[in-house]
Amino acid sequence: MSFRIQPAAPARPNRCQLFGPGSRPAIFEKMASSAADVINLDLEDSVAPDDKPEARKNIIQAIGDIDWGNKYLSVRINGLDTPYWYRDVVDLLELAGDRIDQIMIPKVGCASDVYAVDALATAVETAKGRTKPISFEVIIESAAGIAHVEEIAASSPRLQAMSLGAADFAASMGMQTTGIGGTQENYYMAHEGAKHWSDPWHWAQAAIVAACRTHGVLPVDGPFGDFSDDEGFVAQARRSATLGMVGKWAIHPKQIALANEVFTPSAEQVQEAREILEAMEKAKADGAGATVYKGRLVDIASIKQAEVIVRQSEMIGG
Ligand SMILES: CC(C)(COP(=O)(O)OP(=O)(O)OC[C@H]1O[C@@H](n2cnc3c(N)ncnc32)[C@H](O)[C@@H]1OP(=O)(O)O)[C@@H](O)C(=O)NCCC(=O)NCCSC(=O)C[C@H](O)C(=O)O
Ligand SMILES: [Mg+2]
Repeated sequence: MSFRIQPAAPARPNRCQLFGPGSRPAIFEKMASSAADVINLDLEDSVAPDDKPEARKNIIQAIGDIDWGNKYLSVRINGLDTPYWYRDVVDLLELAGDRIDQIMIPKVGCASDVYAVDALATAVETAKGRTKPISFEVIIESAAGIAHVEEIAASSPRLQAMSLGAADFAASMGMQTTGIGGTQENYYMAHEGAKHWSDPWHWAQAAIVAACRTHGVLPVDGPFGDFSDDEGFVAQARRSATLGMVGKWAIHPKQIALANEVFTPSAEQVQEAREILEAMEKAKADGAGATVYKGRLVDIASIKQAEVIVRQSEMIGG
């Protein structure tokens, strides 16, 4: 272990982030009564430019009026390259009351983007005497974002989560696809006449997980566009969970249960983790640093691996 101890990420469930356009208030109650851990009301790309002011009003009213239960409530503001973002921040913090938990900043390309929003949020909070500091989440969805991912992860104590936004990311990288996440038909290796598909999102996800874990931020997988393809969604989510991500976006309600299932450790996984911890307790009592569990080596590192699964389970009440 480095002399610098790895900071813990926020201890709250973030298995599914459900999105809905701010210009579609009819679905807000349905979002609130869903099984998603996090709600993302959107002011950015799902809202047409002419509808931005109305969407802002809808969201501000709904934050106060709707019972959001114990959901973590986040609003995606517009990008810093638009004329909308400052009004989003000012109005949300001046008018929306205390129920809002988080602002999502899209298309972050460098730490200064977060700094700018932090400075504005801090000024409004101070002027208005807000006692609950707003937290931030960011989307990595550009070449610049992934190139600067570590400085972004370290950019602000407000930062709690970071997502990969596959659609804008693909466009920014010049990737030859219109798919949002998932298997890409042309990303394969050929061997002895057979195609073996690979995962073009993997390297960016791994970079995000490493940056987040270094700085105590939750790494999250973003949207999967084809909401008719449950199998594809689950496969992508399982890869993300295996890499260390804690959850995934849902852009349609049918994706919520899928995400919750993948990012909740199964009873078998939890039992095995607990058995490994017990085996290592016994090894420790016997003066050993390693032992055999189900025919395989477990050692002190296995304790930490098992603890990840037990902690995830305990956090969601398992
Ligand atoms: C994708 C949708 C436009 C589909 O909406 P709709 O046609 O209404 O779907 P259904 O008829 O299948 O809906 C069935 C019922 O579910 C309700 N519904 C629909 N969507 C939601 C929702 N998001 N939350 C809660 N409830 C929802 C319908 O009202 C129906 O209810 P009922 O009639 O009572 O049965 C729509 O799902 C949608 O707008 N999704 C969110 C789109 C969005 O927010 N996109 C932004 C995030 S993705 C992104 O930005 C890309 C990223 O930045 C990147 O770069 O990668
Ligand atoms: Mg985007």
